[in-house]
Amino acid sequence: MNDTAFDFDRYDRIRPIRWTGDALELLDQRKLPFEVGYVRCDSSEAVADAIRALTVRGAPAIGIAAAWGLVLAARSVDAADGAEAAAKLQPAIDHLNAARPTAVNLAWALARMRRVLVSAGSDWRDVIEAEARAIADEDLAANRRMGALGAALIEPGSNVLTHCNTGSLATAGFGTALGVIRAGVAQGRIDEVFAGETRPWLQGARLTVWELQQDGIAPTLIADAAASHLMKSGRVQWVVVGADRICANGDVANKIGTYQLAIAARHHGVKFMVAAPSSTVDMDTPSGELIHIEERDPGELFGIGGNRTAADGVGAWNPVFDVTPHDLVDAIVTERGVIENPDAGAMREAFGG
Ligand SMILES: CSC[C@@H](O)[C@@H](O)C(=O)COP(=O)(O)O
Repeated sequence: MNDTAFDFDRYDRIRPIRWTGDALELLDQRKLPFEVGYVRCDSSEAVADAIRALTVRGAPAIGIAAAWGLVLAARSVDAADGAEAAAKLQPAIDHLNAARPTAVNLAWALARMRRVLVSAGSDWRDVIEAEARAIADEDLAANRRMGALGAALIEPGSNVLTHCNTGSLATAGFGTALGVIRAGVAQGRIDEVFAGETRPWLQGARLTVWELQQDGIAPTLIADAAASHLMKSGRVQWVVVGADRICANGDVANKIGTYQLAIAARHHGVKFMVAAPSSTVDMDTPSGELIHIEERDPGELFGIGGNRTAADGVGAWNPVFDVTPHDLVDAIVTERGVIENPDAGAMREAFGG
């Protein structure tokens, strides 16, 4: 697949993040698939709240939203140059950065914004606005490239299982793992797409299924608990997932449940692919046990769609990410290329450090 041969407009119409010039509009992912509407954010605090509440979610998307959040924060800052502005904007940077801990794209985007800001002159407002736009544009381009690279690994006639939502909704557009799947379907390599529900927030059932339907792709929804049974049946050849942070040794943090998919995949001879932009690679974190795993409100486990399903008074533990050790990963796909059987040496070769 190359960019001219692929009809991106047909397969890639959803945009979760819109910059209007004076506000940030976020497609409200708490309400999908039954309500398709945008929330308007006029301040960096509103953007941080939206990231925390999962109005906008997915590793690349929260980095992009935070970059625009900083542009909004800049509206109330008076500074002669970028260095002065950076000092005054530090509390906003810290506040945005604290919204979610696991996806490194958030810290990465804010660090990148800060870096250009400190060396900017009196035009620092234009500089950070251009940088936020560049972060979004580069993410879209990276996803399209990953789609081509990842799909090429999949034998024609394969079926795939994916987890969480890694599509346009989770990125600037096209998606990471879902971009690979979009490209694989378009090329006739993938026949059937299975999507796990992804409890408790149901990113798979609510978002991935809806998103694929927009493209005319008919996914098959499964309960998360059906994944091993599906693999044992021989009906899937690849598990394709995204990532929230990829460590220097190739360990991968992603949505809770990914680790058990990787274990089951290895047991059943199913291949396991991680697709993520290089902005998700964190060469400063040596291995997965050093990643801060976000734990969310246990209340997310007590019911579905506002209807209580668990008895009153029960306790719950709600970690929302897990770490897949690198030796369970067959391929990491970034826009820079494919790393097969990732480990510290292969990661160093690809990303330096
Ligand atoms: C391109 S998205 C990759 C990951 O961010 C995705 O798999 C995921 O785990 C998202 O988690 P979420 O809690 O919905 O933000």
